[in-house]
Amino acid sequence: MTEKGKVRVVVVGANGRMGREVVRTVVKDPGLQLVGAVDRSVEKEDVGVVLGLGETGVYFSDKLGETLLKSEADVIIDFTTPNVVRDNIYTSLEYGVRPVVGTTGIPQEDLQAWDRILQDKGIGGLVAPNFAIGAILMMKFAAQAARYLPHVEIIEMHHDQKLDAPSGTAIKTAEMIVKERQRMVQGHPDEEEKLAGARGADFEGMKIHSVRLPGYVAHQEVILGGIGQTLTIRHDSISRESFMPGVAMAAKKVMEFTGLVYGLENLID
Ligand SMILES: NC(=O)C1=CN([C@@H]2O[C@H](COP(=O)(O)OP(=O)(O)OC[C@H]3O[C@@H](n4cnc5c(N)ncnc54)[C@H](OP(=O)(O)O)[C@@H]3O)[C@@H](O)[C@H]2O)C=CC1
Ligand SMILES: O=C(O)C1=N[C@H](C(=O)O)C[C@H](O)C1
Repeated sequence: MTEKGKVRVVVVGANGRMGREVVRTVVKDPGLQLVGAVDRSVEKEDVGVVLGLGETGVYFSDKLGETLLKSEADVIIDFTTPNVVRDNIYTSLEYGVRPVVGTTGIPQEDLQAWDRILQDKGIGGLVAPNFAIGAILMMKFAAQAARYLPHVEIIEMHHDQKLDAPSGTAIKTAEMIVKERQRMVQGHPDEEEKLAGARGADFEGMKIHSVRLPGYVAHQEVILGGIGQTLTIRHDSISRESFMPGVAMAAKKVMEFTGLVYGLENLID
């Protein structure tokens, strides 16, 4: 049943680490209504019962298109995997449903293609590599600092079940820094890796290092260097709740604009 004034949400990847947290958030938020939950490994069970929230009347399905058709959703919130997110977004676009995407590892060409489709359809969409406000601030501060301290090493640390490396946040951080700092070569021009990968991944001269350990959630340090000094900017997500205010805000704000927004910072004053 439609609840007046609420944004109707289908969560995709609803049984994953993030998806479960998102379902809890949507169920609790007075401005949102959970109308569908899609995951490939669970079917026909009440989402609320599986998550210990009590009956919701919303059942897991493994069929996104069917769920969108039945539920008359306004928005999908996708936290799946880099290899399936593209199909999910095209399905949501086909049904005229706004995508809010946290899944990482999406190439720039896809973002551009989705923007064109969203513009044509006159609806909004959001892709945000990180929904935690502290991480957004870390990225913004790092970009600002790189104007003055242009040598940059990004170290991202995540749980060891993460599929993509480097993290979406590290890539977005590097993209934001590139817009601010002058192009430059870091380190000694003749430096040589004695073990492949020792200097990390290269992003326009910046280095990105990925650490994977079982105790981590999501953490990142940006170390900026200038003559005789370094500045370290660090953010820690110590639980997945850190992402939820950003996700809930995005699911509401996406109803208000047209085209694709890339990065939560663009929805925050
Ligand atoms: N933007 C942000 O702020 C954040 C982004 N992330 C990103 O979100 C993504 C998900 O992370 P996380 O929750 O830890 O990962 P999980 O592996 O825990 O969750 C992904 C879920 O998607 C399911 N899934 C796989 N294929 C499909 C499909 N075709 N249709 C529907 N569901 C499917 C998986 O099922 P199965 O287990 O059976 O494979 C799993 O339940 C990652 O890309 C991660 O980097 C994570 C945290 C914050
Ligand atoms: O996989 C994760 O956990 C996370 N993924 C995102 C990323 O790749 O940046 C966001 C956050 O770091 C958690």
